[in-house]
Amino acid sequence: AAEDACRITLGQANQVRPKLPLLKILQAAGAQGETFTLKEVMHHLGQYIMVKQLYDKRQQHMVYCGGDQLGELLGLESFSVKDPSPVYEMLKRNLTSAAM
Ligand SMILES: C[C@@H](c1ccc(Cl)cc1)n1cnc(-c2ccccc2)c1-c1c(C(=O)NCCN2CCN(C3CCCCC3)CC2)[nH]c2cc(Cl)ccc12
Repeated sequence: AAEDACRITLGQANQVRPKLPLLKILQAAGAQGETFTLKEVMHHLGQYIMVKQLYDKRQQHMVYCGGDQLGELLGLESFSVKDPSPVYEMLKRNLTSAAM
């Protein structure tokens, strides 16, 4: 029905398409496919940090990404998860809208 078609379209509306360097990081964390919601991108990035043990075991809000592809994308050696702004800046540079 019309509202279903609308729902499907709206459902697609909030998909984003990571650029290749970011997509490779998400796939290393187990992501499937090429378009995601922002929430999924954040989840996979969190998994990536966990899997690659980039966070400090004692100060668990600190991420040391220097020498990792994530650090290349962020242009940072380290950051605190308490200040997401560098991550949002990186996503602005590395995500395109996947709207139809
Ligand atoms: C609020 C949220 C967040 C989300 C986005 C941002 Cl830009 C900052 C902060 N957050 C809070 N701590 C973390 C975190 C900390 C250390 C290691 C991994 C993740 C996260 C991040 C998540 C996530 O999806 N988080 C789910 C719950 N997390 C709690 C922390 N948990 C671990 C903490 C270290 C010890 C093991 C559990 C994992 C699940 N995704 C991220 C992606 C990046 Cl680029 C950076 C950080 C995170």
